[in-house]
Amino acid sequence: MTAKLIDGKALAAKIRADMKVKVAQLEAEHGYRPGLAVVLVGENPASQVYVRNKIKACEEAGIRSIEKRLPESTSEEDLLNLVRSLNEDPSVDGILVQLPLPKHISDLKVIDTISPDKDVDGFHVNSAGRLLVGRPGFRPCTPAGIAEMLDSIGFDCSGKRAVVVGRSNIVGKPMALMLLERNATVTIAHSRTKDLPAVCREADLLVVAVGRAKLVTADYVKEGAVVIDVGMDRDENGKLCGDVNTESVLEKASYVTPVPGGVGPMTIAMLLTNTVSAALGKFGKSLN
Ligand SMILES: Nc1nc(=O)c2c([nH]1)NC[C@@H]1CN(c3ccc(C(=O)N[C@@H](CCC(=O)O)C(=O)O)cc3)C=[N+]21
Repeated sequence: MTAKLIDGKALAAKIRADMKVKVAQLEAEHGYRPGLAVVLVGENPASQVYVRNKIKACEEAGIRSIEKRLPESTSEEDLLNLVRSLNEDPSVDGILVQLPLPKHISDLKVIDTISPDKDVDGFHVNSAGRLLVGRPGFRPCTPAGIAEMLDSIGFDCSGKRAVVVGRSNIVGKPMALMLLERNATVTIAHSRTKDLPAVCREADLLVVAVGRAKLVTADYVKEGAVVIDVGMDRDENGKLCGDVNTESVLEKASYVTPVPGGVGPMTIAMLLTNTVSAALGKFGKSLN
């Protein structure tokens, strides 16, 4: 089989255009525009690029962005106080604190301080708990974007074998729960898994989020499987690549997501979706 690529960039553009319509409707009906606060501490160059892309995506959709840049030397208490003031600000619907934070600041404390109603990253323990018990709430953007990609190819999870490689709180674990919610039979594999290729070969759907460049080759893939690559790695030449050796997997899979242009743009699209959803919630409305 020769796999098709799932064009995350195109699907993300469509979702962003849909959000632009929702934002315009909200503004027409209530004279209100959603606002997203984006907080960046320090000068990490990768974070600066990501934050710029998020702000640009917001503005194109008509979402106001409230950008807060703080120096690397910012104290934890000052950052917590900024988050508290954004929690209180009625013009802020969503709060995103870009990770990683400087080492002297606890990610956990910062995330815990974000109001669960404004937790558009879906990282708060309240959002995680809601996902665990199947209640509505903000879903983390990367797994939510992957769910949209699966819908776009008409992949029905029900009864399928899904293997998620990686157990992070922001991708692997929530992805596994979202696939379970969609009635897949889910396995979470990780660095201690014995015979990882054999476990992966069981999968009708393989989601890889481990941060190891080109780890997954054709040997890990069942004929006709759907392979989702969440990696943002660098290959031996310093070029951006994923956790999947795309070229190798193409001959066996039915669908593969590319890097770049796959899951990454979808993550940003879902951030906008969560922000619009937070703003609609204020008016007792919801998406669709
Ligand atoms: N609070 C918080 N929320 C996040 O969602 C968050 C974060 N912190 N910290 C960093 C990670 C990383 N992340 C990416 C989003 C989009 C692309 C993306 O669009 N990538 C492009 C390529 C970009 C490039 O060329 O480097 C693509 O895959 O096509 C990548 C990475 C969100 N993160």
